[in-house]
Amino acid sequence: MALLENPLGHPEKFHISKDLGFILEDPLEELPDCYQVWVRLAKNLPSLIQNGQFREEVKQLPELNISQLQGHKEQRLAHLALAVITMGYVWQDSEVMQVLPRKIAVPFCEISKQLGLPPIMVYADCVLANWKKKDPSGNMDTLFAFPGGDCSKGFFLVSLLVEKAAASAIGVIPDIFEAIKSKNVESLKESLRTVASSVHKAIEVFDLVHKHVNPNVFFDTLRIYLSGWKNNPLLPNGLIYEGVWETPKMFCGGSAAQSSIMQCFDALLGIQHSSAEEKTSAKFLEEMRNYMPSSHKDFLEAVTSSPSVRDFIISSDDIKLKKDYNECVKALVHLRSYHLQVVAKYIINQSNKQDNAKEKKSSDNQEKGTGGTNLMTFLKTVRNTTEKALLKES
Ligand code: HEM
Ligand SMILES: N#Cc1ccc(NC(=O)NCc2cnc3scc(C#CC4CC4)n23)cc1
Repeated sequence: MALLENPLGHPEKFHISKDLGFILEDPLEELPDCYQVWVRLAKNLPSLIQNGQFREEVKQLPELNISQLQGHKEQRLAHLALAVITMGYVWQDSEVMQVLPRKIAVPFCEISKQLGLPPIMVYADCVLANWKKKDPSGNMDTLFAFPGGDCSKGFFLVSLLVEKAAASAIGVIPDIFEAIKSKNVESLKESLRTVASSVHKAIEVFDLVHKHVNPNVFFDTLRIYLSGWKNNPLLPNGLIYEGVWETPKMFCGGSAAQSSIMQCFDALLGIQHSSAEEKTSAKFLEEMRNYMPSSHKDFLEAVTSSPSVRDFIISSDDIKLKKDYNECVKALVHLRSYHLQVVAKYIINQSNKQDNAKEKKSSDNQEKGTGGTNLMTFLKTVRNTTEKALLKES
């Protein structure tokens, strides 16, 4: 609780920044020389996969120990580079690899342990740490990309911009807890208005996805590389991490349920996934916290275990305060509804288009989320749970 009194007073404790939220500030683009071979291989992934040399290059990697890696930013870049290499190695083509070679499995698992991350690509890798300023005017680029031209760059950078827009809410979190503590209703109202406006800014930025992500390329190419090896019939037992574990291990594919800022909004506003039909989505969201850097997971737990903002507002008789709270919830519902329309365009329509070419897809094998769940059910449940959090304003 002490940390929460001024959580952003200790940004280094949570690796959170006042204006970029959970985004890694100024990510490193290079590792110390001895590890640059990982960065170079990850950067060349699309062309090496195109000419069928990628897996061979992975097998030629030197065996490196991670003792020379210093500090959080080097660890994040190393995890990102090894994660990109791992996804490329496993999913490069229709012949799926069951074993990850020790030369990449051993360092990848060691770095994952240091960061509290799983040895698979996560949102904190390819969205939150995978960016650089291209030129002084602020144009951005990704550090690494997957096959499919600019699709992965568009997908990751649009998500990053949404995160950046929403991040302006993070700065008022300490003010919200201070206002609850000192029962300062006016200050609480002002902070809630900042939260609502940050979500509105995020919704505006969301629109860029239509301009920068091609639906066919996303569905036919990029989504394959984001896939995981838990509940995946292509790797029914999971992946063997050679030199680390004797038996194959299962890990979920990359998911934006690993986005800390969205889970932070839910925690802050007391949006709880608790009823029976919400159990599955609540369990998946909870599991995805283990796919966040440990410092971000700790921050979410600190917010979740703090005095409830929602309970304070429910017990208040200030109607304006309830309206300001509802504006935050309505904005989140709007964002999630818009996202559902995007998912329908980029996944459901694409999947149906392909099925029309083949026999009809029966309802029980609808598209699965990267967590193996039925993604539309999951997304609709999360959106509906958010809507149920609206307070009566009468
Ligand atoms: C082509 C565009 C997109 C597609 C096809 C897409 C698809 C999906 C799918 C299938 C899920 C279910 C869980 C999973 O498998 O990850 C999901 C979850 C999620 N996506 Fe996206 N998404 C897209 C763009 C975005 C963008 C730009 C954001 C902004 C950061 C975003 C934020 C989220 C969040 C926060 C979740 C977790 C569920 C929630 O909190 O509502 N998505 N998305
Ligand atoms: N068929 C099919 C099908 C297709 C896609 C998915 N899921 C999916 O792409 N999740 C990731 C995601 C969702 N929303 C957003 S914003 C940024 C990211 C990201 C990322 C990197 C991977 C960590 N994401 C499920 C099923």
